[in-house]
Amino acid sequence: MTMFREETIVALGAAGDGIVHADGQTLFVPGALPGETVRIREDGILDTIVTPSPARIEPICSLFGVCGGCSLQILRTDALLDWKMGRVERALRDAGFSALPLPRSFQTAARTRRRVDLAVRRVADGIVIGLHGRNAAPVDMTSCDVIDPKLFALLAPLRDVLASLGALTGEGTLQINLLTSGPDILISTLQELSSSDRNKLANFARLYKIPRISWSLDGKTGTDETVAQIAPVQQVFGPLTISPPPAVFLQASESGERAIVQAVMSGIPPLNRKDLVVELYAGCGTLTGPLAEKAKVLAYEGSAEAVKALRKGRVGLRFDVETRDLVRQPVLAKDLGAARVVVLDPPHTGAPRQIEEIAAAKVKDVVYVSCNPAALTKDAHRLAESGYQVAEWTVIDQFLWSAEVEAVVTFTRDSKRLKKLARNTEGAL
Ligand SMILES: C[S@@+](CC[C@H](N)C(=O)[O-])C[C@H]1O[C@@H](n2cnc3c(N)ncnc32)[C@H](O)[C@@H]1O
Repeated sequence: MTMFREETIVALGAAGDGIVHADGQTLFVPGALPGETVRIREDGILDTIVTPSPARIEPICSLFGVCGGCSLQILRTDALLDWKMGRVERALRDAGFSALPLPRSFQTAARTRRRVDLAVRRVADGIVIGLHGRNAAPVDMTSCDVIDPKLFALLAPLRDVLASLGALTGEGTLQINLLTSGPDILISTLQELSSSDRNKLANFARLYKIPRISWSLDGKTGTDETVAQIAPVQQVFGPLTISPPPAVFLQASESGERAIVQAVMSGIPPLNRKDLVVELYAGCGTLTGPLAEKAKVLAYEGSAEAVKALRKGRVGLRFDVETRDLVRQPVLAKDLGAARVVVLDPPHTGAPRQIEEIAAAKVKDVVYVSCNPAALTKDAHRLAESGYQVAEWTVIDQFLWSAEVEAVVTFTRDSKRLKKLARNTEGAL
């Protein structure tokens, strides 16, 4: 017999699940919100909401709870942003920063996501395209309030063309980046494409005006090949125009990208054209172009393909870029010493080895773009130990209705800036 119990949700965990503390145990309850009294099964599965939170709303998507995305669509978006801001604040406090200036924040609108990574599956009556499930088969994305309508409109014709491919025998993947030049599609299948498959994809590109369709075998990196290219593939980052490789890292939405760039540019101190900015984890140049308008930039990035694209696009801009694995071979303190400011935008794992070198170099200002509060805490702790203070912080919610949160934090050890900060933070958080 299933046993139930009534509990109160005390907080949301990092994955967006409600937290219950009971009998010395912590349970994570998906679908429950802080302050709610809920009836749950012994294993934490939600049965009934007894007292709903005032911040609870009806999810707008017809696939809510089924497709695996947008688990926080039950929370008012202002409350969602407050929760995300609280997570970043906690990350900074846990790192050792007790005085924080007031934050800025930005939240994207619905239907603005320009980058999707989807699972594809052949089923008896056609093709399913949906999110990669946590141990579950993808659910067909017949509705979506997150992705850009231009991307959503492509899914129906993509189902048809994918169904016609001999190479798609079981499962595959589909990555689409909505670039300045239009959708850039990378399809991966378990089998090699036949010449008939290639023709079908080329016709699809012409019919739907897709500048480029690429393909890879079984998602293996380095096996991408262009199957169809009907127009130049371009992405504009401020003054920089590049031709990126398929499925390159791109900020999730254009407005999110703008908010991140704006926060980074606000964080850097006044620079003259002789100053050096060292940029780490540069990707294809989201920040490099805008930074190169202010000073000379030396950028590092692990993906050789991204670096190639960035180099090709640097016409008239003052930056150099080097391919470097910053975990295995971080840029050393002695080479960072000449930088007026270091800007870093590491992946989810943060920058554990690189941050040691930054802290040791004692660069005056460090602008850190984070996509993971836990990694931010660890890296920021190292900067706190080294005498930095938080000069500015901006929280960016560009993954609406998910638990993901990004932040741009400016750390400083510049005495003039610290003095100004001391005056401005009186009465702040
Ligand atoms: C969050 S993205 C940021 C990219 C860029 N700043 C942007 O906004 O588009 C992180 C970047 O770090 C790169 N990266 C991941 N691991 C790396 C490593 N070990 N060494 C150097 N770069 C790495 C990825 O290729 C990716 O371009």
